[in-house]
Amino acid sequence: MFSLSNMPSTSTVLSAYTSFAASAMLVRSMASEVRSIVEQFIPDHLQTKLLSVFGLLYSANRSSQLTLVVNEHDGYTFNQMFEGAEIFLRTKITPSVERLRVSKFSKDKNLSVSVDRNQVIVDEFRGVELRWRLVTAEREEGREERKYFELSFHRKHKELVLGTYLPCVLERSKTIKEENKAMKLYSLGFCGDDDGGGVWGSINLDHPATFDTLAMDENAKRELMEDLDRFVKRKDFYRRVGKAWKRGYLLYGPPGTGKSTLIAAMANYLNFNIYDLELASVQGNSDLRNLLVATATRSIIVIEDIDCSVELHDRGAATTAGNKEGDGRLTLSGMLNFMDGLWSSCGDERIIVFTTNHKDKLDPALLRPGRMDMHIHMSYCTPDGFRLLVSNYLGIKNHQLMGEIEGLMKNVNVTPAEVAEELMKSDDAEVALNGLVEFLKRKATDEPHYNSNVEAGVLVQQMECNKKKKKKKNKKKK
Ligand SMILES: Nc1ncnc2c1ncn2[C@@H]1O[C@H](COP(=O)(O)OP(=O)(O)OP(=O)(O)O)[C@@H](O)[C@H]1O
Ligand SMILES: [Mg+2]
Repeated sequence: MFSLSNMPSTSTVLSAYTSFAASAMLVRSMASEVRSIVEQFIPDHLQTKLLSVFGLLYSANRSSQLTLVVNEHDGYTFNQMFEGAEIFLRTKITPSVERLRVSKFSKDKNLSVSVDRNQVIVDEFRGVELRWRLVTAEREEGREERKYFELSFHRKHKELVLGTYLPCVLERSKTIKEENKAMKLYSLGFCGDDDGGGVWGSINLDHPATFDTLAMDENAKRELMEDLDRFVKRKDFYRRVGKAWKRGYLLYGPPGTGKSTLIAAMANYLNFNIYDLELASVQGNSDLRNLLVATATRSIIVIEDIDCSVELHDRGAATTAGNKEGDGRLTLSGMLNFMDGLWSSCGDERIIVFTTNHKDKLDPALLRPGRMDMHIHMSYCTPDGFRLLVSNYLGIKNHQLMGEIEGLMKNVNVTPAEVAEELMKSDDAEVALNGLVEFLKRKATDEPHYNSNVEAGVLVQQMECNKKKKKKKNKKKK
């Protein structure tokens, strides 16, 4: 029978509640104790089963904690969030972590060290604590083990974690991946590493050139570096104005002035791969299309010696000669339009660099505004360039012979390559600089001035072009 006298008093209720709360806390703290003991002493394949039997897997702080599971695979598809987390957590390893994994793949520059299973990594984001744990669960016989990350945090931060934190993790991991990527040099028909480049063979690009070691006009260098910085940051801008996210540079100047070296310096600066596109090996526009489609994003496509590579005709010339664009002969317009079309549709960042020794011999289609974004003149060695080379090669800033050399340079065209070659002849600065003085004097009397004699200049141009064509043919034969 229900009677008021049977009701427990307020104090009884309170004390019952207090002891219930205390036991709940006790159970919770026991739960995490049990969980950590299980993790330490029970073999991995039994852990999950055991914990779920105890109902402890998610019971600790069940009311407040939320756990996200980031699977490595979703069916056959690789989960980018898993890879992102794995890369990101490499930067969060603390001395308390007891097990690490070490790996090095051919596409990486350095060793990569990541957390091993069951190690807890604690991260903090805007004052919120986030606990990551890599879990591996064994599958039935013969099947791959299942790997996933558990990410636990207070459930009230769900929006922050899903909307801001995880996208930041992805973004950061992308940058880390780029930084650690060994740069590649891709060439046609070259059987290098099998890294999925298809028709392109590749080797690791380990060129030491940087903007610091490059002798060129300081203003031009600064402008170029700023242009590159702006370009890589402008994805949204290109999209908004409906332009392909690409940038074209034309490097021109005599042989040995550093055009190829500049390309390597650009690749090092941006951490981009280089595709060396030899037009002589390309059959026609459709062949070119297939090659370009097979190039990866964040790369520099280089077409060296465009004036000697191949007879590139403008659209008008090609059609009058009866060739259809697309499957016919390679045309300059076809190539440039195609590059525009392709990259405006896929939105990937690409840089295209053409080099030539003779800008005046180029097809006007290439020089039209909007085609090549910057024309960069690589010139004979200037006094500034000379000082930079001396400091790089000899490690000195001043020497009594430097004034004399700068004076001689005013009367004779000497390339940075020639200066570099002289400076490498001795470790003794005195000997090397004396050698350079002799070289400059000889050059001033022996050789016809490159630009002063038009006929000699034309002859030299032809000889160089023929030399380069021959070199390319020999390379192809090999
Ligand atoms: N501007 C420069 N600064 C520093 N070193 C240079 C420079 N130019 C040339 N060199 C040195 O000379 C070598 C040859 O230069 P590079 O191949 O870059 O010249 P290039 O302009 O590409 O010539 P080509 O027109 O024949 O292709 C380089 O490996 C480098 O050591
Ligand atoms: Mg070159």
